[in-house]
Amino acid sequence: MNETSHGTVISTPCYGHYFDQWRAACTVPWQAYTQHDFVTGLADGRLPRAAFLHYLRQDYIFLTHFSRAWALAIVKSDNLEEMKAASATVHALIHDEMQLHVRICAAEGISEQELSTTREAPQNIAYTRYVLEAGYSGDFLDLLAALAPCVMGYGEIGARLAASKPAADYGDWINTYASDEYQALCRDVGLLIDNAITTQLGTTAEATPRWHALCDRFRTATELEVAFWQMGLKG
Ligand SMILES: Cc1ncc(C[n+]2csc(CCO)c2C)c(N)n1
Repeated sequence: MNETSHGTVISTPCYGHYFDQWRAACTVPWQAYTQHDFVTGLADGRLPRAAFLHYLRQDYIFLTHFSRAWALAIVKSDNLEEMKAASATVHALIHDEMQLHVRICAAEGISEQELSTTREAPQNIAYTRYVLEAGYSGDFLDLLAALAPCVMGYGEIGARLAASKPAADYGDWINTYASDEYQALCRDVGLLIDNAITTQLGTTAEATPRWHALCDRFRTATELEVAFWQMGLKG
């Protein structure tokens, strides 16, 4: 549960059982990520436009790497259901989410050519390569644990900000992640995680030797999200 600035209590969306377990195992970094000053600034409109545009330019590059990471999830899939879910996410990333960045930047006079030649910040390199490496050296579960904070964190942030009567400034961004389509994608990824864990680790996954390593991957990716917001704020 969360209390908004208006005193309204809203519940955190439930995306999946094992996602809830991963999040519960890293509540401090999870709060630092989902309630970062950058996020507060998006809600109340006080985030400087220059910081937002700096973040968006970095995020455009980030999303190209994340599209590759989700494509790697197709390669690492164990069955057709997993392949379908991963390929739907690749499609949503390339056709919807990256287009949000292109649209907002175009309105500010930043062309797609300029976006694509943005020099990557070290925090961007650290996060995207960490996730790709989780996929290269690990299996489907390693990759999902590293990918989950980004998908669900933005879902949680979008839902919370939309319910808090945000300032209009960053409405387009907030509505993208609060949208029914995006929330459904989060639930689909939650189900993908639940099914893959149950299939590979059985119904007592938390008691298996793999469990803590997966929690660690989720935590590291969450910490890298915090560093990414911080990089955006400094822009
Ligand atoms: C730093 C950073 N973290 C998370 C997201 C959100 N995001 C990244 S991939 C993906 C899945 C498919 O849409 C989503 C939602 C972002 N844009 N930038």
